[in-house]
Amino acid sequence: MSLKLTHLTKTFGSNTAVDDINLDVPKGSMYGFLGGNGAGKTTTFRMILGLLTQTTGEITYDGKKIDYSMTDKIGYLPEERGLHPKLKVSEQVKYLGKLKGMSTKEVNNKLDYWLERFEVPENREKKIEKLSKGNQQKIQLIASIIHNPELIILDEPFSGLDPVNVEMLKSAVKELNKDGATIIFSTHRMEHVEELCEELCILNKGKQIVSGNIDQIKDDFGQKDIIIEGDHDVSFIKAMPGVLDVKRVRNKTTVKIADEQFAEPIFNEVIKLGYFKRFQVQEPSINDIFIAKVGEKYE
Ligand SMILES: Nc1ncnc2c1ncn2[C@@H]1O[C@H](COP(=O)(O)OP(=O)(O)OP(=O)(O)O)[C@@H](O)[C@H]1O
Repeated sequence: MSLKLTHLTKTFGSNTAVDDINLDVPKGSMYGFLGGNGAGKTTTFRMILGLLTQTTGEITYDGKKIDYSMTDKIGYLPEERGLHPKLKVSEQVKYLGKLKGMSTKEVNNKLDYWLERFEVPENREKKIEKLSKGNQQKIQLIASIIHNPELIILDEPFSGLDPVNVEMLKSAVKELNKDGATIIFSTHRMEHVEELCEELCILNKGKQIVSGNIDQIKDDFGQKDIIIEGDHDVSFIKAMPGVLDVKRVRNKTTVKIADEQFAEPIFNEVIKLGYFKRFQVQEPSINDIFIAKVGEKYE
């Protein structure tokens, strides 16, 4: 069972923010929503959470429409961070935990665990407004997962953080996923998706460009890169079958081929020239796929 979006569309006046999205988010997966500003990520999340009503289409979880009886199963880190600045960290998290039916002891245990994990136990009794932006984000994440939700939706969880904190939050997200939660997160950054996810959906101007299992998407795409490192002139490759592009920077040549079957004839020609340090066939990047499908570079 899973989260399923079927022909999901949302219009605001004449603007179609989300345009006929169809997705299956498998249980236990780490699912990345990739897209630039205004791609429709937040609008999609708000519809999943019932904060916005879709114009058309359907959303189901475990085969049922999402309603308020399921809110305890869902955790949400909103894009507009919503902590109360005047409350202490412990008060804020306790309040939210209690709303979800947790005992004070349960909240305290989990809060202590995560504060230690994020290396900020000293912030427990500090007012939220006194914390740095990165440390507020950690508390916001703790607040959204305190009740052990099975579906966790994180809107731009890594934005605005320094590299050390990005790594810390990434590792927390990985841990939650390993412990069984289904995680959907949005990001502008391709490398976050490449690193963390098995599944992805690329949104561009409200449209779903590509979605599903990343290995499968890369397989289906067909195109591969061959990296050739060595001193010989390999410019003849340009004229070989299946070659889409050849780029050379110093002694490293990148050859884009339409399918892996074109790699072997190239290999056979190249080795006739003698010694090479490297001949390697690589999977396409998400960026290559985006360019091929949208016709322009991902920003
Ligand atoms: N309440 C609203 N009223 C009118 N238009 C809206 C509303 N919410 C979103 N939109 C429009 O819908 C489109 C998608 O916005 P959305 O916030 O979902 O994108 P996003 O992918 O989350 O982008 P960002 O990374 O900038 O947050 C944009 O054109 C936005 O202006």
